[in-house]
Amino acid sequence: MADGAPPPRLQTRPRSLGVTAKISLGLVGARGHVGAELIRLVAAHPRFELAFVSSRERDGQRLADHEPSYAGDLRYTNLDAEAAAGQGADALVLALPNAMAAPFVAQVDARAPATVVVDLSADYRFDDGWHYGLPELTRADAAGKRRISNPGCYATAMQVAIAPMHDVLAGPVQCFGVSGYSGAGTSPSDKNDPDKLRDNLMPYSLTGHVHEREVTRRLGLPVEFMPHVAAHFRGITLTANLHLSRPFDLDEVRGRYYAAYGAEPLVEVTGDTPWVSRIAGRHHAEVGGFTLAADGRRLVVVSTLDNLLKGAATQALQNLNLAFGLPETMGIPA
Ligand SMILES: NC(=O)C1=CN([C@@H]2O[C@H](COP(=O)(O)OP(=O)(O)OC[C@H]3O[C@@H](n4cnc5c(N)ncnc54)[C@H](OP(=O)(O)O)[C@@H]3O)[C@@H](O)[C@H]2O)C=CC1
Ligand SMILES: CC(=O)N[C@@H](CCC(=O)OP(=O)(O)O)C(=O)O
Repeated sequence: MADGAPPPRLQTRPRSLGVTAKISLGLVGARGHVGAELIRLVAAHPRFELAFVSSRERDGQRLADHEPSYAGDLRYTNLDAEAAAGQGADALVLALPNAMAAPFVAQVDARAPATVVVDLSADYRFDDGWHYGLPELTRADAAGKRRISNPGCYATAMQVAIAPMHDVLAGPVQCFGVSGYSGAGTSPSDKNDPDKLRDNLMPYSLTGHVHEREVTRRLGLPVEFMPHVAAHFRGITLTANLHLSRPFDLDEVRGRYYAAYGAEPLVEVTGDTPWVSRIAGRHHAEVGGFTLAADGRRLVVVSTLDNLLKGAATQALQNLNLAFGLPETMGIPA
């Protein structure tokens, strides 16, 4: 999918920001798992500052009482779309459940079109007018984009695993994914119920998951995705089965992954098979475990990432840094 240019009404330039001036961010969905990770990242960032954090449930409560990493006086506030767009923040980050972003985007378009919007949900990932921000694969198109859709967590892991072999695939890619239950958000469901997950692995959405459609669209080839949720809190293991158009040996496979990611600070190619227990709380993705079938024409690749970080908040921060012309990894811990 080509990243379309923003529509003409969005061409207004952001207000001029000095070299060291703070850049203000408003966050809607601030109570959630992803919102909380973003607050921690922004609290420690040298250039961004929180202008507001919106939550219905915590309206009026002190942010510092919930997020000790934040030292200021801000309180949660319950802002509707019009009020959020009217705050004059340089960027608006939407960390709401799916299907809720549109009113916020409409209000920003109408009232403050120069505001940078980063949406964490799936709502604009299929919209050619929005930039799809998976920087390791799309940063060449990032300059000047002010409507940015953050990829899905599994979708990031799948694309990291598949992209280096994209030109030699002979058919659909099968992906088996296992997520920690923080992936299911905070609204109670079987998928985030620790009692139901104990000693269990829960398959769900076994065809047609939004991330299956997302990756199929982004890579332009069919991906067959089978997600599961497990008893751990955070982190994804994604095992991809790639049918190849010619035989490969392992050196050539590894060479492709090192060529793609060797210089990437947030994607690590590993000799060993990545383990989810080693990625929880880390900001990068890992890819490795390269295993070829005897005929060299079937490759299995494993990627891991923390769904709340590289799968969501860290990637959003990469996208925000790029949108404001800052170094892409500014404020992202090693
Ligand atoms: N969890 C993950 O691993 C990942 C999540 N995402 C996406 O990021 C977004 C946020 O996910 P996550 O943090 O897990 O979700 P949570 O369920 O943890 O949080 C949702 C947030 O949205 C607010 N909210 C819920 N319903 C409404 C509503 N009707 N109107 C206004 N605000 C509402 C909640 O606060 P309050 O009720 O107080 O208003 C809360 O702050 C989702 O779109 C998700 O798909 C993307 C990648 C990974
Ligand atoms: C375990 C679990 O339920 N995971 C979520 C992850 C999706 C997500 O959060 O991403 P979106 O932004 O695309 O909704 C799911 O499969 O729906």
